[in-house]
Amino acid sequence: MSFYTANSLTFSYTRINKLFENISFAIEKDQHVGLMGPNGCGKTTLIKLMLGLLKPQQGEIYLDGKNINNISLSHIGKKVGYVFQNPDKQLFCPTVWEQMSFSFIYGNADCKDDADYKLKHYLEIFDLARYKDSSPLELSRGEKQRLALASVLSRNVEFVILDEPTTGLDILRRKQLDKCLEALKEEGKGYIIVSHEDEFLIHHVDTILNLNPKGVDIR
Ligand SMILES: Nc1ncnc2c1ncn2[C@@H]1O[C@H](COP(=O)(O)OP(=O)(O)OP(=O)(O)O)[C@@H](O)[C@H]1O
Repeated sequence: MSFYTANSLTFSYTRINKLFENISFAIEKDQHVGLMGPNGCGKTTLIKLMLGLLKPQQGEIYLDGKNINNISLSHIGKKVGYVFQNPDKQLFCPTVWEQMSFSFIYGNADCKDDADYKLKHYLEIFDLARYKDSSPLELSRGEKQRLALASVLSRNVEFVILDEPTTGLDILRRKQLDKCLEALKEEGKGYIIVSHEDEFLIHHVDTILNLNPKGVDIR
């Protein structure tokens, strides 16, 4: 079975309109997927279903062979790292360093020895080392985005989901993100990137999952 398998998913927020109906797809652990589609078609919603944060009205999602309904959120979070479209939703610690440490130790309970080195390394990559003792709330939009990326990428997850990761990044920081995605590829890790940016996706993905009102195309 694939790393992610979705069978005949149907989801709606209201009784009247179905956001998507009967969609099925499979994603391998080392696959690099771009999730595209018009505004409001349900890309973020699909990601939330894949993280177990929402439940479909019909259909099932399997993660690494297990029905996601039967796996705890913390177990899913240890396997799959994700960065939300709005990084405010995942930054809650008093300082940047504690935010990084929390994610790292939570996700890598058995390799705490690495922590200092890895956290400093990722703070430097994303040019955040000088904010180590600042509150994440004081950071700019782009800095928050970089902190959310740094904390997910420093963890030893098996698969990564990034929802609009280029938002708020300037050219230099985009290049750093490019390098991190290349590094994930070299480590044999797969990812899904939700994005409207064709150019960015062309460089980083091998499969496009195009969500639209009629269903999903995979190419
Ligand atoms: N909690 C919610 N309750 C009701 N409707 C919601 C909720 N969250 C999202 N929606 C609606 O569901 C639809 C899909 O939203 P979603 O954020 O998944 O789309 P998207 O494809 O990611 O959009 P975008 O490209 O603009 O980021 C939208 O019409 C949105 O308004």
